[in-house]
Amino acid sequence: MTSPARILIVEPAPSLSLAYVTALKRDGHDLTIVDTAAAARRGLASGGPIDLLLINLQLSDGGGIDLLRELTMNGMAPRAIALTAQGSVQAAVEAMRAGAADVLLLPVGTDRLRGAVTAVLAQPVASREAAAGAPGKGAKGRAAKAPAMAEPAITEYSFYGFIGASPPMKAAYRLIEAAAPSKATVFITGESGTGKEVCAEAIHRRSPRSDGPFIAINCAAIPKDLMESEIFGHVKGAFTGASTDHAGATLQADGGTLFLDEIGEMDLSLQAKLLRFLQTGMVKKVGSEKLEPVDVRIVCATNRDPYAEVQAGRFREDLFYRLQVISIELPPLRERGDDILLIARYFLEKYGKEERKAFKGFSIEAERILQTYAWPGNVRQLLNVVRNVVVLNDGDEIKPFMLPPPLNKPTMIVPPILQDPRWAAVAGPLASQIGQSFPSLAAPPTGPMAGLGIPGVPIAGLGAGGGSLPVPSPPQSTGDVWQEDERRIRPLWQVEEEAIDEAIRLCHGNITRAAALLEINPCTIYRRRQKKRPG
Ligand SMILES: Nc1ncnc2c1ncn2[C@@H]1O[C@H](COP(=O)(O)OP(=O)(O)OP(=O)(O)O)[C@@H](O)[C@H]1O
Repeated sequence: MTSPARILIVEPAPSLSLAYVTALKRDGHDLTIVDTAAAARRGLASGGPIDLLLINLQLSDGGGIDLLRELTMNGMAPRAIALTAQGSVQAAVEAMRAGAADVLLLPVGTDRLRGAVTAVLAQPVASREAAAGAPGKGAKGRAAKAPAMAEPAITEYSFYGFIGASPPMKAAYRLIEAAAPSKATVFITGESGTGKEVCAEAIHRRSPRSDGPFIAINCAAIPKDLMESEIFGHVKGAFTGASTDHAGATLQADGGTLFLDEIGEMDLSLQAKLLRFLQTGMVKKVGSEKLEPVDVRIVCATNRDPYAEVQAGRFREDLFYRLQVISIELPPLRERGDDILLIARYFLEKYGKEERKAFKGFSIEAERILQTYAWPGNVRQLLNVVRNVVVLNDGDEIKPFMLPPPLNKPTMIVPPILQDPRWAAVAGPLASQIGQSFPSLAAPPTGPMAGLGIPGVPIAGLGAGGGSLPVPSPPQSTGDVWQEDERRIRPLWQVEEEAIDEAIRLCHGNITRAAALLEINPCTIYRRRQKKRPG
């Protein structure tokens, strides 16, 4: 329970201000309500600073973000919560950058509003320098952490431990940059091996807390009955085997960042304790009644679908919304285009040096395999493949036969049939059938016939000797129907659009697979679909 505070509410809708008042009056706060930015400035000029600003960003006289920035940065409203009906990450990030400690999506429930107000009022007021993202010493004056990499933090192709310059990764870097200066919690999602821990560390290293500790806890790796003590600590004698006091990850991360990986593995009772900690900023060790204040930024991650986990009742909804103030979704490696080769080449050089091997690069065929494989294990799998190849082989150039299974197995020969919509109806069902039995279908066409579009092209992987795809002859011109023939010629862009749409349909919406069969980069499909979108 926090002590009553002076709260200025800037809300243009009378029904919403009434709802806030009803919710917050219960805690005895002193509330002032205005409905425009101009009225907020006037009120503060005559009444002096307040403890908390509760501001709807959609104001009738505009400038909700500007007002937020102005009042938080000049100390008139040292803490702020923004309310917005616009549920985009962009809006949340913008509000955080302008100084909001939390962003609530409208409509907001009474408990959620009261919880957020209590939590924000319990937070120490950030210094102006920290809010502005200036580098400085950690809150506890800890020794500076040695940088994790010797290389510069940002180059054209890398960003704080990430290698990659593809559009989806650049979008992730922008989000990290925007989120880093704030103390807001960050929720990272992405398949296993996409770099969620790299992302958490990048947020820490880019933040004003970078001199403080970065503590990572993998909730999946800790036995359930020890998890509470690992996160919140314990006192001597709290349970059998607790022979000394233990600080726990939260206290160890004081002044820095606590990364909770695989947060979905936490059981529901511990989730409730984590929520209480996030709301109060106070830690209670196992076996102790004492509440200890800590200053920690929480970043968490999961490779499960958090919405499905909430739906299934395995993840508390209130905790999820409290944690995902800012969410970052890391794309799977197969959607990062040329990043695959950038990462492969970078690690080939690194591992080559470590293993004293002379490799200079990959052959064109090997690169094509790397680029079209589906990478279910993402960057982690790519790193393992490169390490495997370097350790087990010698030479100048990595060739396809050096790659470990399943990359060294030609799973099929793909005729360019899907590129012609007249033939796609024949090729499609067979291709998708092969795709189902060979998930690593994304292997590129190989062999002498590949890419020639010859009727009866052999399909490897369909039993001994391969199968044979009967292909109808293309329409013939008879010479006396020039006009008729010309009418059948359609613009190339249209043929391509249709081929892409058809391939996506036949691949049941799997763009990566469609791109592999079309022998184009998935980014090309995304770009063209973006262009097609109205507006
Ligand atoms: N873009 C990248 N560039 C270079 N290395 C990367 C990149 N992404 C990930 N890695 C490396 O790949 C490995 C896996 O990354 P990380 O552990 O961060 O993945 P994760 O998403 O947290 O996986 P999991 O869900 O299984 O915990 C690490 O060795 C990491 O350093």
